[in-house]
Amino acid sequence: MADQDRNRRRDHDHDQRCRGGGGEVRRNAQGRERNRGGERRFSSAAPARRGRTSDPARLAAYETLRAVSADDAYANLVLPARLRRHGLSGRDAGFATELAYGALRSLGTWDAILSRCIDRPLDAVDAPVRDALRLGVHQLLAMRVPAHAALDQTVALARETIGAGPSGFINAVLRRVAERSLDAWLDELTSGTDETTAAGLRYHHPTWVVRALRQALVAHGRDAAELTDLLAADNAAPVVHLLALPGLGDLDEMLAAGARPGELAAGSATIAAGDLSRFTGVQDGTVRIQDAGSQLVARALAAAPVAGGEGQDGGGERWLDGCAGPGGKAALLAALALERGAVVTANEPASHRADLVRRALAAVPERAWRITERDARDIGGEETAGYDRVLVDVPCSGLGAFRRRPEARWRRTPADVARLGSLQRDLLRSALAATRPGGVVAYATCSPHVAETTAVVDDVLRANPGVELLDTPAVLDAAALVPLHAGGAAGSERDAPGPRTAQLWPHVHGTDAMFLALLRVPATPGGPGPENPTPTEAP
Ligand SMILES: C[S@@+](CC[C@H](N)C(=O)[O-])C[C@H]1O[C@@H](n2cnc3c(N)ncnc32)[C@H](O)[C@@H]1O
Repeated sequence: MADQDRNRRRDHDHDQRCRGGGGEVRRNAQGRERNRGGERRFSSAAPARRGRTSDPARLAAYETLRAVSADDAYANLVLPARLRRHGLSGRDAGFATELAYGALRSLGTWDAILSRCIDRPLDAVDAPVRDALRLGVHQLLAMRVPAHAALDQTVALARETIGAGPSGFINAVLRRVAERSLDAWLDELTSGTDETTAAGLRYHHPTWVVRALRQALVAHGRDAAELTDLLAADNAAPVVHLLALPGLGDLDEMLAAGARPGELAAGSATIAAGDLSRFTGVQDGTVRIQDAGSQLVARALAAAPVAGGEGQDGGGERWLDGCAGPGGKAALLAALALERGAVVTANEPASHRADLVRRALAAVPERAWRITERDARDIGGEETAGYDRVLVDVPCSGLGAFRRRPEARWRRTPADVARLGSLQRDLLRSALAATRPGGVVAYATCSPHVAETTAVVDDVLRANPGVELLDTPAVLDAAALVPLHAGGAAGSERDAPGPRTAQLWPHVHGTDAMFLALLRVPATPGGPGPENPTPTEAP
């Protein structure tokens, strides 16, 4: 945007804030508007006579919702650009973020409420009007914005972006929404529904996801009663995790600026969200933003016990990251490989994502890595037994990373999980074939869904009886700074033999719900395994 335009926009924003464009916008320290008149007071002016210009924070949130619903955009990529375009920072940026992310996260519940306030199917309402209504509901029921401000500002927003036509409709619908509190709406919506549907409405998750997460908790050795904690954790803004690439970066400047040393992974820290590009380590790529769960997956593969091989302590080893884009784990693996005299092949078939891998690896000297752009399903055949350690962090539904992608839960469908299953199995099979006798494969997903985790591992193990499933929780614990109980609940239940796969959880570990299985190829060349299946191997 030209400077002139930007200045004009700023003047306009300032003007808005001083005069009030159909409702004065004054925010408290949390970015919420100050309640200057009772909670449920409405403007006495008819919608058509109220302000025509909207609050820029709401405009940024609205544009984000429109980009997500009209263009399938990712909110976490769109919103920062909109904040910049509207010159928003501080409390206004915080308000816009809470409004956009919150409305997207809660979409299913807000739509259910809106459906009760409209006498035709919500789908029949024009999409731009629907998005404006969603923002209105979020302000009314989840942000404690005074009702008159939520209504006036939503009407002003619609007038500016859509036109005057739907003002009366939006005003009438939001007045009906404002007649009840969130609790009263939830009681009405959940009355007579089953427990799963009710949990989905109360915690803003599709029913099929609630069912899948409950099943995943139990399958991974935890208590189904943890479900609501897990659903609530999905709705909390994630803490930002930093990683200093071992041997290359340090966290001193971040710690001096208030970051706290990470409790789970070596060389990590947590920091409040904000502009991290001010740190030189972030600028030069030696400090990276990476969820601690992802850090631990890479560290566990590097620490896993391989059998045989030539190098000492990893020296001379060949490592493969089969699905590397955008390069988060590849960067950590490359830094670890550099320290140990190993070399990582970071493979990513999508060329724009391979470019991201190249950027992620730029801070690591090139002798520790190379990049290829192949379909990893072919690598097992092309480079049979070519690697000591192989990571396949497979494409998955992302059910474990909902905290970061507010719209993702409403986009995913059970069909995605079914569709990905055969690709995930093929990638794991190819990874095993690419691994030398005694070498280790790490199969990882950012989803705890049973169909993408244990079912894939069980199927492939059944077809390769010589392959050993290592005690993954034990390896992960050894790679972490504290015991993780990633094979199940802490305490006495852990004394019983737990799962040999590991599952991290947002509500327990404060990480994404990463799944990890470490599989070791038989050490005896010619023994049973991916290269030499036994006669009992399933077809
Ligand atoms: C979950 S992401 C990997 C994340 C990455 N390991 C990281 O930590 O940044 C999965 C990646 O697999 C890639 N992919 C999809 N199909 C593939 C295939 N057939 N072979 C290899 N990679 C594939 C996707 O493009 C995507 O970049």
